[in-house]
Amino acid sequence: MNIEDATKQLEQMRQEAYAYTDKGKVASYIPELAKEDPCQIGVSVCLPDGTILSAGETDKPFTLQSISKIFSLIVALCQNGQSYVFERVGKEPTGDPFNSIIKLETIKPHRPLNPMINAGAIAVAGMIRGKDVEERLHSVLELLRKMTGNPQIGINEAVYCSEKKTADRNRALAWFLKDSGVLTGDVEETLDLYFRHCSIEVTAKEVARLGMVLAADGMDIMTKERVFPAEVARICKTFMVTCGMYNASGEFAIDVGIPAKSGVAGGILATVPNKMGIGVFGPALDEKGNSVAGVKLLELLSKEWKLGIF
Ligand SMILES: NC(=O)CC[C@H](N)C(=O)O
Repeated sequence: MNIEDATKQLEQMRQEAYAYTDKGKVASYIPELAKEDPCQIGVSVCLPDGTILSAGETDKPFTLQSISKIFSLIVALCQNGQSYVFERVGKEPTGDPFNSIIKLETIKPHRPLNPMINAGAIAVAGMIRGKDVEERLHSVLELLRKMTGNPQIGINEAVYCSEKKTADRNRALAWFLKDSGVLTGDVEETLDLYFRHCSIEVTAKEVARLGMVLAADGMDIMTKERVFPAEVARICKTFMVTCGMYNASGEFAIDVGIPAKSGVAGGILATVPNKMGIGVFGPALDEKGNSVAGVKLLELLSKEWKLGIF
């Protein structure tokens, strides 16, 4: 691929997607996120040799939110193994909004259906080991620092505090999980870890690099060292296809066809196996909580560059 031409194409697609930024709204249930300017859209592509192509707002920090669920899952799988993790959280999409409680209560055993919904990610946070929240968070931060090559990756305190103050629904999910025996430790501590990993701050460029490490099955693209087992990467990419875009995952699989995970701050991490990682930032969300211009941009990119995996 010629880098200059590819960057021009990215810019054209970004402009086309920009028209969609006024079709969505920024998340407001976490008050701090409501301050974001909805008219932003940026995209970065990271290639196997580490080259990054970008268009638009790709140096603007934003919080990972639900994208962090992939990385907490990686840590939990590496620390506990598959059978421990999947005894406590399932592998099925829900078809419900990410913060829904309904299936957790109505389906027995009361185990979250997958690790990409809030209930499942809170259960996964409960599996991350360490002597205190700091040490448990450190495992997630270390993984992200290694994958991005940025030792400064940290959390956005304002977003973290804002979510912690207002997270009644997540608290309800967590206490339900405690009641049903899925969470066993200190519930408030596990919630605290969950809020903190959701508040980890990154840029679209860094998200593209995270996507490239997943595309390379867990190999660090620059050092060629293995960061996590290929089997763990395979599990994450499969969850991204079936559950990564919440209850729009089926539609996204047909229209875009790339494993992806979105977050309510407007980020999307996409990973094209063996080819590239893609990071998108566009804070205006559709009614399901996905970046409206971001999804459009990925659709254009997938068609233009023939990136769909199916
Ligand atoms: N979909 C999301 O990005 C949700 C993450 C957010 N921290 C929450 O728990 O509500």
